[in-house]
Amino acid sequence: MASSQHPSSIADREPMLRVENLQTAFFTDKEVIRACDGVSFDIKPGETVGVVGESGSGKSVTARSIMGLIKSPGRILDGSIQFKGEELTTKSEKEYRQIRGGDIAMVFQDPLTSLNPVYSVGNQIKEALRLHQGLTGTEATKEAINLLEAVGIPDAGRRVREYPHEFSGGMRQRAVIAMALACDPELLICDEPTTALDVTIQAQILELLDELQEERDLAIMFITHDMGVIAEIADRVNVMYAGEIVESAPVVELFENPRHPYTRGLLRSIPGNNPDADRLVTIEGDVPTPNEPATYCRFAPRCPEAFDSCDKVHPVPVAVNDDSEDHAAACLLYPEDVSQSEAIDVHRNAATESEDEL
Ligand SMILES: Nc1ncnc2c1ncn2[C@@H]1O[C@H](COP(=O)(O)OP(=O)(O)OP(=O)(O)O)[C@@H](O)[C@H]1O
Ligand code: NI
Repeated sequence: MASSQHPSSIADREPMLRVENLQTAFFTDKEVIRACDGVSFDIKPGETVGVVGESGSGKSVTARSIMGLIKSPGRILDGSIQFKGEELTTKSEKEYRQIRGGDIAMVFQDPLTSLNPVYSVGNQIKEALRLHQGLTGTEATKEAINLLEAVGIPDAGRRVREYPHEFSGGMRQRAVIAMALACDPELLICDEPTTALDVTIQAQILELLDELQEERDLAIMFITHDMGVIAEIADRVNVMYAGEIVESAPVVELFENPRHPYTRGLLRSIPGNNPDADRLVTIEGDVPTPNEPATYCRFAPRCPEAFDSCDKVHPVPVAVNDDSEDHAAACLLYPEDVSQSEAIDVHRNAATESEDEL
């Protein structure tokens, strides 16, 4: 799925999903957790957008916000989510049910959360086919077998009658993907679908997604904390930290020229990427809970390059330099082709403008 394998035309397409300034918060007894704090990005048809970041950075909340799955004490406070030009944040639960599993489907880390143990795998796929494509009877059975074959389940004609517990972990996740495909979605959101699987099976599932994307022109949002998986699957990458996208770039550009100190840290922590280290290098410290408005850089306490202003000015995503429209970083070191004080002003002014809007 690396961009080199794709027709260059993806870049010229209109976005299918447009997320703008998404703010999703959880109101707990103790604090307000700003799990998504001003998240903006696009996904184009046929494109795979990887979302990467440590645990607690807001990846799943971003996905659940798009799927209309944020439940109390959580709420979308502000921002817009547009799918093919339609605003999703104002949809009712009933309207959202049509969208979920219709135009947009989601695959979770644990396949058992999507499978019902008391129905055969085939019956669950057939139910999705009935709901979303109006297929019933032998027609539905035939299509269910086709889908199981399409996701690489051998002996599909027999296995269609089996129950989830009769499938291995990898086969279950394939079955869940088949169920997602039964809805013929245009956007597939995958939240760490391979994390629980061993590496060989993981590689097979990634390859499967790649093939399905090519056949069906699927747009994919792929969440992982694994930079290796990102390298394998993404066309574009959003790096998240404490509720914000701190860097966004095409995958090759991100790996060759990471700009945000957090991204650099993540890349150094890939085994084998740091020949000097005799152990896995990780970034010292933890992701802070984003429980207050961002009036500073949330990464500053862990950042090897932090300076005075990082505690006082909130960095917003800016083009890293004049030549690169497609590569943004939310860090006071950018844009890199102006003086440091000018760069800081860019961020300070952007922050004041957004305050004026509120
Ligand atoms: N139901 C909830 N109630 C309270 N806080 C929540 C809830 N769901 C998520 N959060 C908080 O929102 C923040 C973002 O969580 P999220 O699950 O999106 O992280 P993530 O990037 O997906 O992490 P992981 O890699 O562990 O899956 C965290 O601080 C988390 O504690
Ligand atoms: Ni998550």
